[in-house]
Amino acid sequence: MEIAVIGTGYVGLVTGVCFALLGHRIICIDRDVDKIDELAAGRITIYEPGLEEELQRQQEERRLFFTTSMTAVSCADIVILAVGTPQKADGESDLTDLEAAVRSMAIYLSGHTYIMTKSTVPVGTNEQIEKWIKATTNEAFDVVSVPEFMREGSALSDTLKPERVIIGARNAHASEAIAALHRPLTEQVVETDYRTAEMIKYASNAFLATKISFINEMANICDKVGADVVTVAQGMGMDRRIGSSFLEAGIGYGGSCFPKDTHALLQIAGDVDYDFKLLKAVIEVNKDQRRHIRKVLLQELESLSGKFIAVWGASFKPNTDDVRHSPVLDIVRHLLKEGASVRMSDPAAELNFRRSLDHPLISWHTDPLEAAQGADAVCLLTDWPQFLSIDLHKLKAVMTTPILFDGRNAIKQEQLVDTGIRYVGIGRPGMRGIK
Ligand SMILES: NC(=O)c1ccc[n+]([C@@H]2O[C@H](COP(=O)([O-])OP(=O)(O)OC[C@H]3O[C@@H](n4cnc5c(N)ncnc54)[C@H](O)[C@@H]3O)[C@@H](O)[C@H]2O)c1
Ligand SMILES: O=c1ccn([C@@H]2O[C@H](COP(=O)(O)OP(=O)(O)O[C@H]3O[C@H](CO)[C@@H](O)[C@H](O)[C@H]3O)[C@@H](O)[C@H]2O)c(=O)[nH]1
Repeated sequence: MEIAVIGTGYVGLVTGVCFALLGHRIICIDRDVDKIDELAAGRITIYEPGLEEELQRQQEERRLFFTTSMTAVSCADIVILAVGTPQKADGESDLTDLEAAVRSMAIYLSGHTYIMTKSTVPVGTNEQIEKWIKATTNEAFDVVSVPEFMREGSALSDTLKPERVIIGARNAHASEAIAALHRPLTEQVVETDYRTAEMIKYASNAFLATKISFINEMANICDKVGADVVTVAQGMGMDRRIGSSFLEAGIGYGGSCFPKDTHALLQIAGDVDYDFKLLKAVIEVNKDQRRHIRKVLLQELESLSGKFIAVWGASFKPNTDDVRHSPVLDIVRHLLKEGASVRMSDPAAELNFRRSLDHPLISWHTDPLEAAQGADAVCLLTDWPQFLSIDLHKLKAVMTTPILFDGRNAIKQEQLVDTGIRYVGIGRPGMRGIK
């Protein structure tokens, strides 16, 4: 098949590479000239393990191409829409890029084409896409909603082995054609209508966000009653009805999806006069969780003014350089506001973080131990494996006050023994003050 992918962010790029791997001929289109130049030269512009090597392999096999020109759409059997749908100030999804992409590609449609929507879009958008296309061309087409569920950091394997593929279509013929395209990846296919497919995406992300806010509230109670949230989550997760994933307490969820999609779902509910009380609380708890660390540091150090705080991690989770809605951004802003100097280290996200937040009181260090030099506290905020293997005796030796705030509950009890470090996790009061 000949497939054109519009938008070469995480979703477009990974989808393009994966369908090339399955033997299709892929043309990736983006309006960003610099990005396309880099990709055409075999270099990816994001940090995603394994992706650059696979992209280069597919380019060598002459199955993967990059262009800024929408004319490439004219040869395509399938056009995949993977442009961004960011959050507007009121929480609603901004469909400006999507509309521009659809209208500009529709001019070049030639012969029957399937238009596959992978961008996360509010309910009713796939019907709107049909209208935008019809306003531009008389060529035959079918719009199919195929929401994407990949995670950053494991995007290739998630896309090649998806847990399920959701297909929202207007007719059985279009649904079957797109189901056949995905059959080499999985048999777990749900065929449904547009609106249900659109809702499945939002419901999935909102539910995962709910699990995280739930366990974060449990952690806060564990701190007060003297229970250990990591073991609570382990015990809960053994019940298959609950499941063990997304029960890691921490500084709250971030990233380009959960914050945006939970707000968009609130808006979708609001549009039909439904007050989604539970989801509002999930979002509120997540906001509070980012403030938790400030409280802890103030308790431990009394004042943060003039203090040196080392921050390990900038990205919203490990194995990505993405800082979109990273809790670390908010936390560092709080620390700066209190008058602290912040010594940061992250294996991949420095550049992106600095683009969002640069300040004379922030310094960057390749070596996390160097960042901790002379620090009054170290805050582990992203659980990159590089941070977890640091010898805590060495850490204690370089710090002014040996306080370790573990915002990911990633440090194990054995690592702390005899280090003299004052450890503060999230909902792990038993691990405090181990000498
Ligand atoms: N990032 C993820 O992990 C993930 C996972 C599942 C779903 N999604 C959803 O997929 C969509 C894309 O997300 P992303 O993170 O890959 O986006 P992104 O912001 O990283 O990339 C979007 C790309 O689209 C390009 N673009 C925008 N308008 C264009 C136009 N008119 N013509 C051509 N190119 C255009 C931009 O230049 C950019 O390169 C969003 O709706 C997102 O919610 C993202
Ligand atoms: O138990 C957990 C699990 C995750 N997180 C945090 O939640 C956020 C999101 O993590 P994750 O879901 O792994 O990352 P994303 O790459 O944002 O992926 C989510 O968002 C994508 C975009 O919609 C979906 O495709 C994926 O299925 C969905 O997992 C991160 O800040 C994590 O640190 C926790 O705090 N506790």
